[in-house]
Amino acid sequence: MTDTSLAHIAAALPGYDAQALHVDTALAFLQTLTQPVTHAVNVPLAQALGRVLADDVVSPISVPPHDNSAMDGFAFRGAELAPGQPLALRVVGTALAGAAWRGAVAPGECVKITTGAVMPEGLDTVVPHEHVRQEAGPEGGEQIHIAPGAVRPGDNRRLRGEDLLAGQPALQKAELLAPAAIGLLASLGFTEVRVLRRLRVAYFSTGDEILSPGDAPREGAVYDSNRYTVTALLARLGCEVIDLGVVPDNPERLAAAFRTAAARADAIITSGGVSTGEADHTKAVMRSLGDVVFWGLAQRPGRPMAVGRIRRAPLEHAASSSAFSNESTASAGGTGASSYSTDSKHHADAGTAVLFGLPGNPVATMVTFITLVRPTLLRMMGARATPPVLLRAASESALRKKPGRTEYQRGVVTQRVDGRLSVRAAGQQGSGVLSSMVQANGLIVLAHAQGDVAAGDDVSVMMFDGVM
Ligand SMILES: Nc1nc2c(c(=O)[nH]1)N[C@H]1C(S)=C(S)[C@@H](COP(=O)(O)OP(=O)(O)OC[C@H]3O[C@@H](n4cnc5c(N)ncnc54)[C@H](O)[C@@H]3O)O[C@H]1N2
Ligand code: MOO
Repeated sequence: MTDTSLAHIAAALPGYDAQALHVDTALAFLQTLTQPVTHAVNVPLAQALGRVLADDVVSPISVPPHDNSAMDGFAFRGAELAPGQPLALRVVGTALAGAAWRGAVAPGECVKITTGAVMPEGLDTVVPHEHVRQEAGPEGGEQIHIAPGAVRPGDNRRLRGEDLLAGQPALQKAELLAPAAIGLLASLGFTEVRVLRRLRVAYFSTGDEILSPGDAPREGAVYDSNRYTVTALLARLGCEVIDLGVVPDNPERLAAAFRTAAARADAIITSGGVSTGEADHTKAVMRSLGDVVFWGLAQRPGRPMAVGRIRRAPLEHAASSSAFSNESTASAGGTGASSYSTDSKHHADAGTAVLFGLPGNPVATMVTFITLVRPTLLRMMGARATPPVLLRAASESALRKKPGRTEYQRGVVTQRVDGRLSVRAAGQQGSGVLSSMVQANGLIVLAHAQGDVAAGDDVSVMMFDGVM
């Protein structure tokens, strides 16, 4: 029989070393482990921000629907312009945006026009009013004089379909809908859009020393920050968050939390308990409920991490989860929206939920989320893979760096007076120091093979914009 365990699959990866795993190998493995969701729902356009487009969109109309003016001014025939000559034209009418001029325009005539107004029949050029001299014409009419060289034929006219022609592809499926794409759909007259259902992600923090905000402080205990950073990062990503709070280091409580999470979610994220600590039951419980590999990543911060598949509870457990799906309220017309309780096939993998067991140190949790979990969740959401754009910035100071692991340092990128970017380390870099994560606006990415950085050397920076 073929061994389909994750340990076996991972071991076959080129250069696999579970205790010093290259981040690229880890990412590649996570891609093969996961599948995009396929179930689609219709949502009103105004609720489509951050959703993933389910189908290609073909433009049903041309935008703009007619040739129109790009300026307030006077529309005329460009062919009447003679090189080096002024041009005098008689104004015979007015075309307003929303009220076209339908009359005939003879040679030597023009039409006053506003931005967006339909170009009158036969006219192809607009001269802005600030480029003409206006005067009363004969018989009480109005006349304009265009100075030589003020415009060229065809200027200031927008052609029908220059944005999109009817029948042309407008958007491709897997587009993560941003304001511009939503505006584009609106410009095509759509009132709703078909998107993939939201990814459901369950989260809980582990550890006996973890207090929830509001709890009385006690010796040796710390307040839970990971629950707040991770759920906020998930919300930014547009996931449906199932927040299971803090689970103490107790095998029964941990197992119950994992079962609940697996029944309701496509992915489970935990923090803490993945290192070597003796009192930790987390690893044992993960092992007992699924197929899990424990990694030491060749990265800093965020070395220990668990990745796996947690088996789903039988459906009677899942039935109570319907209240946790808000998809039906978000969709328009009720087409295909459903909650998990009646529709388990809508999970990426009906039999298991993907597990990301993140290290407990607060910055390690965030960094592993940003570098490994986030791209994997985007894939599960069905979004097109777009690797982060790394900026190059000059390091303001020397940075110590050991070859053989990828390092992420919190950095503050600024633009110098000469326009170039520079970056300084944002305070203390310890993996429990969240305040420097707040000061930072990006992560300095020091590549696996790279050694020390000298002051003034260029380094790569992954900016936080759009991520957190
Ligand atoms: N002997 C070794 N010790 C450790 C190693 C190692 O390789 N050998 N790795 C270190 C690294 S690197 C990290 S990161 C941590 C990760 O450990 P765990 O994932 O098991 O996490 P915990 O021990 O539960 O917690 C670590 C640290 O983080 C604090 N924490 C945990 N959860 C939260 C939370 N929700 N909010 C705020 N702070 C949290 C916890 O109190 C600990 O201080 O292991 C190192 N040790
Ligand atoms: O995973 Mo740890 O952050 O390197 O302390």
